[in-house]
Amino acid sequence: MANSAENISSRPTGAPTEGVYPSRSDRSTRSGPFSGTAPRVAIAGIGGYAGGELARLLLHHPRFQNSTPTFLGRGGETEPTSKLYLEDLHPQLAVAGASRTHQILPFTWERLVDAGTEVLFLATPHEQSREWVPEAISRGIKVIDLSGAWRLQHHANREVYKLKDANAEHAAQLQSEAIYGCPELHRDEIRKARIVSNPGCYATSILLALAPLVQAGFIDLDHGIICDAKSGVSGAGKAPTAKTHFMYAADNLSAYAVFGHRHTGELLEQLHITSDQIQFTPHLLPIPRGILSTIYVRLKEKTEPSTITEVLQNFYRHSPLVRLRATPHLPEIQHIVRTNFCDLGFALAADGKRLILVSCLDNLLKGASGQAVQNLNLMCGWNEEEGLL
Ligand SMILES: NC(=O)C1=CN([C@@H]2O[C@H](COP(=O)(O)OP(=O)(O)OC[C@H]3O[C@@H](n4cnc5c(N)ncnc54)[C@H](OP(=O)(O)O)[C@@H]3O)[C@@H](O)[C@H]2O)C=CC1
Ligand SMILES: CC(=O)N[C@@H](CCC(=O)OP(=O)(O)O)C(=O)O
Repeated sequence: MANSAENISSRPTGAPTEGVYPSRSDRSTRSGPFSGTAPRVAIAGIGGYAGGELARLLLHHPRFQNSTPTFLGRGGETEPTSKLYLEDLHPQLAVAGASRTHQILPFTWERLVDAGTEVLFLATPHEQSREWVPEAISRGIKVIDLSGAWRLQHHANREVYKLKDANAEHAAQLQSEAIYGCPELHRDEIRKARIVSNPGCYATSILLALAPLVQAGFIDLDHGIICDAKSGVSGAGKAPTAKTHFMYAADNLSAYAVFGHRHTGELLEQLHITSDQIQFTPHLLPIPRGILSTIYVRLKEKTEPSTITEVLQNFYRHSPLVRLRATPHLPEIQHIVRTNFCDLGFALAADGKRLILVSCLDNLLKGASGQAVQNLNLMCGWNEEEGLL
């Protein structure tokens, strides 16, 4: 059984040391959305779980029917001796009767520039994303980064990633303009952004449940919020570890990174709360994909269930990818797997104060690639749900 601060994947973990971060409404960038036609896009990290889902979503996206993305593997100046195709890495994307057409190319900046790339998806490890974002921006390429490298504005929260910047001053400036890519929270800023930093999968599920009620001032923060979250194994990425080995994960349920998961920093910064006001414990579920977060809060005032429903409905009235389950129904993983939705539900105790929120999403879709395409849609001035329903 995993316990305190143990990690499941090979990615870094760790608790944030600082809490409150000021409102970021004054930090949007100057550039505007793309006009009309689809931009030229590229995906780096195409061989991974998130990269594969990005490819699938964009190949089926109505705006990209005449504009295939550039699919990029690891860097390399020399051409590989044999050609590698998307279908070789992701056989589920093969088309019946069609030849292998989508070649995977080694990542080079020259290749990206020659292809006229306007938006680059990075489905790469944190360290690689941290290094590549400044280079992309300097070449006029906007970025949607799926890693954790650019999500955290507070240096103390970001330390867990142990990121190194070649030019710290430039990185700090880019960091300050990076927009946290949760459309339901930052829709207008995302539309204008050059750097969109896609949220963590657990963080997405928890933030979407809590943000409406925290922002409305309903939650007794001094009483503390408890987030008990469970994820399928694909959250750890494709590289196997001892904890994601079938013989460890199957028929098992284990807590990990207790008091030490790096997504806590995203919760603190996005909810504008302090580390003593929230406890988040992730668990590894013996299923391939999906997250269920059960969130325990105490309300400041005795409240009717209809009021909670009203707050959530009002907050998400323009959010086509958030579905509210009508009480007494609660979200379940089987209803969101392989969809781009986040499902939310709640139960309120008879005392009108003890509230339990349940949030479910697919970690690879609304928790990663689906949310990334939702962000692209916003940057292009399209409906955010295009290609995602
Ligand atoms: N899995 C999930 O649920 C979520 C993942 N994320 C984030 O999305 C990103 C991708 O995650 P995921 O797809 O799960 O990860 P995977 O481990 O499945 O895939 C990572 C991809 O990055 C490539 N890669 C590794 N190192 C380098 C490098 N130095 N340069 C270029 N490419 C490299 C790998 O190449 P190769 O194929 O050659 O090994 C692989 O294709 C990560 O940053 C992760 O933190 C975010 C939210 C949820
Ligand atoms: C089950 C599992 O291991 N999940 C991952 C989180 C996946 C995610 O959101 O990824 P990033 O924040 O790394 O982008 C973890 O806990 O490290």
